Amino acid sequence: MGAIEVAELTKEYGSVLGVDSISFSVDEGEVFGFLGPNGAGKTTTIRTLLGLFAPTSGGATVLGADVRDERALVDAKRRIGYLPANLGFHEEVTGEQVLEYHASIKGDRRLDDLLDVFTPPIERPIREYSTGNEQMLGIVQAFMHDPDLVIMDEPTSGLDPLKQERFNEFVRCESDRGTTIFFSSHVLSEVRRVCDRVGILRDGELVGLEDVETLLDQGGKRVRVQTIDEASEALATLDGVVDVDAFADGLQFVYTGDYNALLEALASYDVREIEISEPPLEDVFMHYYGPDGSATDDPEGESSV
Ligand SMILES: Nc1ncnc2c1ncn2[C@@H]1O[C@H](COP(=O)(O)OP(=O)(O)OP(=O)(O)O)[C@@H](O)[C@H]1O
Repeated sequence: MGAIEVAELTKEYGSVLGVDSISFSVDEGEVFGFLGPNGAGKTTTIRTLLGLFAPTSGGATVLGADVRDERALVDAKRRIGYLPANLGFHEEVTGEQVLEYHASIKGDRRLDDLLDVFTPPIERPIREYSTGNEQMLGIVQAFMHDPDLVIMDEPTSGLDPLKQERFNEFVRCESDRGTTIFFSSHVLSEVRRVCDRVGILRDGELVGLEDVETLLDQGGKRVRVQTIDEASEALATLDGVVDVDAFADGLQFVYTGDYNALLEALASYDVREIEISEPPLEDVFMHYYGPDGSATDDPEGESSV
């Protein structure tokens, strides 16, 4: 059984659909990214996994505990860390007091180590904290009892790029220690570096469930060629060439076809310079979300769950 199992989970808020019959599982030790635009249903899923919302239908287990079974969930939560989207710390208490409170409930097996990595000013009251400091305190409290599973809602929001990088490294190390990590994100580039797999949510539906490498493969390669006009025109019509941008001495496009065909086409022209790179994940995700956020469904026909 996976660390998280979600089966046809639906959550309705009156007439508003939060998530619609989503199913996926997260393996033990896996780093799983849960992606989607605003209002896609990420927080709804996370809060349901923690028993904070009851599913309307379908269900889920975390570390084997049914999220509808309060007693089983309380036991499982001793081995789960949670970073909510809104931390809600009291303004008047110090970071140290926040951590003491959490330690009294769930223990503090590795607090000192964590405070070496993340460095919130724990002697100061929360009202003096920057957003990033508050987020670091939240991350420390989520990991301080050395949980087997950590669920985080937008963990890098508010962190500066250096802290984000530190967080990414930390997550990879945690995964190497066997901790399962599930987190939601808008920061697509961090997913590439950190996650083993991603679920892509849109309008409450899971529209993609992929390992990151597959996701990038499906996105093709970005090719930038400097060559004569005639070649540019011919290349633009080659099978597998999409998103073409012409510029003065060549063109840039995304190539999703057979590499031999591209090389053959290029070989007959005078190529002055060529650059082949991974397209930005944002472009890859456009295949799922669509340019206006109202995505196309599974364009490759092979990514649905
Ligand atoms: N308490 C609530 N009452 C009514 N509707 C809600 C409630 N919470 C969420 N929703 C709706 O459910 C849908 C999913 O919202 P959710 O907060 O889960 O999305 P999200 O992916 O976490 O978005 P964001 O990235 O903006 O945090 C949205 O349409 C939202 O308006």
